[in-house]
Amino acid sequence: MKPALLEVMRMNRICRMVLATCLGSFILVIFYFQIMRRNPFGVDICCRKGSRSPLQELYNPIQLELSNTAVLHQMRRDQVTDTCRANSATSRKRRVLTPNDLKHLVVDEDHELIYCYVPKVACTNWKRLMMVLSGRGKYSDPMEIPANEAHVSANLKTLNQYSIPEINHRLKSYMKFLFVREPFERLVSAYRNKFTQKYNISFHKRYGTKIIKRQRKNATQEALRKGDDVKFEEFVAYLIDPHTQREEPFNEHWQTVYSLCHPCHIHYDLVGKYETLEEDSNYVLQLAGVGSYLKFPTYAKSTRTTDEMTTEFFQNISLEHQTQLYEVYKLDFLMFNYSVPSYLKLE
Ligand SMILES: Nc1ncnc2c1ncn2[C@@H]1O[C@H](COP(=O)(O)OS(=O)(=O)O)[C@@H](OP(=O)(O)O)[C@H]1O
Repeated sequence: MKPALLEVMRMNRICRMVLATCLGSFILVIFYFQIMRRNPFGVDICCRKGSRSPLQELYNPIQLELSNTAVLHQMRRDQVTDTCRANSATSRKRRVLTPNDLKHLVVDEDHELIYCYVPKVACTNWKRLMMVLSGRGKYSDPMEIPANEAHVSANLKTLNQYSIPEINHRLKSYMKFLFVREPFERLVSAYRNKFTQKYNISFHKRYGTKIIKRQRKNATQEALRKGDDVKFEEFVAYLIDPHTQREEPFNEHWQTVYSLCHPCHIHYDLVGKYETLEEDSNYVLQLAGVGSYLKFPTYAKSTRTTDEMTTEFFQNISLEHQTQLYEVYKLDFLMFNYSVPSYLKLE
């Protein structure tokens, strides 16, 4: 072979090697950025590290400074237990839970957590966190998950999807927690969101039309058809009307925590409160062993329902209706240690 031909072949081989190296590096760089985008801190959110479960962390804290928090949570658990005991002594209703009652209990197997979600108590953000925790690296930043995706039931596993022995095992060994809010503030939050926002058409159609038909004398045809201008007084009248719950259970946005999470049947290890939402949420994350890199999303919304706003909404509610409404939500008030609101004039 001529030396010139050999030289050309050598150059060809070198070119191919350089090209292959460039292509390989390019693929590696893309791969690296994909991983970094999903998990910028390079932390493995997948599975719990170490041998201590959240339950062990909660009941036997290693760090001494946690003991004050532990005492606070013990008091909240005792309050639930005492209220349940007092209620069972006076109530004739006694029943066993079925898997159907466990639809609100979201399970994270990797960190051994069960979260009972209560709508209007920042459950969207907690569902986002549960997706990060149970997503095995699929998500890292909760706020990158759109709110509507957090509410797609297929994106989270709930306790009713397991067999009875699996349910019992998880109820026994996982850390069970929920978040609660002052019941009437939660109700005003639900009313404002579902009945005063133009875009919530499905709620107007499904509930608004029914409420107006039942509660408004001389309603216009348009109001009966659209159901989009329900007044707070009408909403309250609907909630205290005995027909309402006889017809079908309350919608989850105004259903009591007692009925959604069954705190007298399920022993919750941790009761978080909306009033200390970020602190309590970050405590849960710390117990789950992810607190150093996963935080509860902070919030700057200025239109949040406040105590003052709730007081205003209740000003137009009659004494009789206030008393009847308190009866509907009484167990939630007592169980989670919310005092009778000062604006309430009970009969
Ligand atoms: N981080 C943080 N801090 C304080 N408040 C927060 C936070 N995240 C959500 N929220 C408030 O929670 C209310 C919405 O709750 P949900 O997500 O459960 O609503 S829903 O069930 O999905 O409709 C809604 O309350 P209102 O604004 O009073 O209606 C949100 O403002």
